[in-house]
Amino acid sequence: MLRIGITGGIGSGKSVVCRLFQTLGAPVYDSDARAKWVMAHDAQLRDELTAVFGPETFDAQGQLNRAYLARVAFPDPAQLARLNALVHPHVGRDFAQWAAARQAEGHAYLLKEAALLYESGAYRQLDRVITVFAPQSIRQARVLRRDPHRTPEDILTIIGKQLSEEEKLQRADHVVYNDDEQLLLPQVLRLDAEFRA
Ligand SMILES: CC(C)(COP(=O)(O)OP(=O)(O)OC[C@H]1O[C@@H](n2cnc3c(N)ncnc32)[C@H](O)[C@@H]1O)[C@@H](O)C(=O)NCCC(=O)NCCS
Ligand SMILES: Nc1ncnc2c1ncn2[C@@H]1O[C@H](COP(=O)(O)OP(=O)(O)OP(=O)(O)O)[C@@H](O)[C@H]1O
Repeated sequence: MLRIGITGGIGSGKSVVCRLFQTLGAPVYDSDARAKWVMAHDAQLRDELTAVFGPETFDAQGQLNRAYLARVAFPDPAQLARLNALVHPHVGRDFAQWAAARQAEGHAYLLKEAALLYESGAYRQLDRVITVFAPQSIRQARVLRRDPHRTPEDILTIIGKQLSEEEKLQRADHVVYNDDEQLLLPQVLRLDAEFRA
């Protein structure tokens, strides 16, 4: 079973591309969603996050206060590095367990979706990486539409914390262009056939 990573900058369209692979039967691990699940449910990690970022990290119902954490972590490299160092090892272990269960089901390949595959070192758990590419102006416009609470400055701050698109393109084994010019489905169908061959 091939383990394929799928990455791309904020708003590049990773989730949209993953939905297409999912409709073709591929299992998809959503690192963002799993990271948030683990942060809310792993007791030791919750304690560590509270110790580093303060009691505001979780609300009265025990839910992760995402807006607060985004506000304190994204603009501050030291705080973001601490958050990453706490969360990423959990996601790595969670993914390994999930992937083992998918392997037992006999899939030809699976996908791991993550904005930070290279930055977190997660690519080492994978056989190949797809980068989803879109120009920055399109990504910013998409995120402003999707996340009305984020300002253009917030988005630039996040972009500044991610590996450049040039480097991701250079390191990728495959590229999906989601630039409003090339159609997505034929690109996904081609890759799906290649991974099943
Ligand atoms: C800080 C948090 C709570 C903010 O949550 P919020 O719902 O506002 O944003 P969301 O998770 O949708 O992130 C928005 C986009 O920012 C980018 N992003 C997320 N985490 C990071 C990070 N650590 N470094 C750089 N970019 C990031 C991604 O492109 C992401 O899709 C959340 O991003 C988080 O917990 N991040 C740390 C865990 C992590 O690294 N997740 C990403 C892959 S494992
Ligand atoms: N080809 C497209 N045409 C129109 N809208 C698109 C296209 N691709 C993505 N979008 C929209 O742009 C937004 C960003 O896409 P998506 O959430 O898939 O990006 P992402 O790479 O997963 O982003 P993030 O890193 O922020 O999680 C979404 O609202 C999505 O519906």
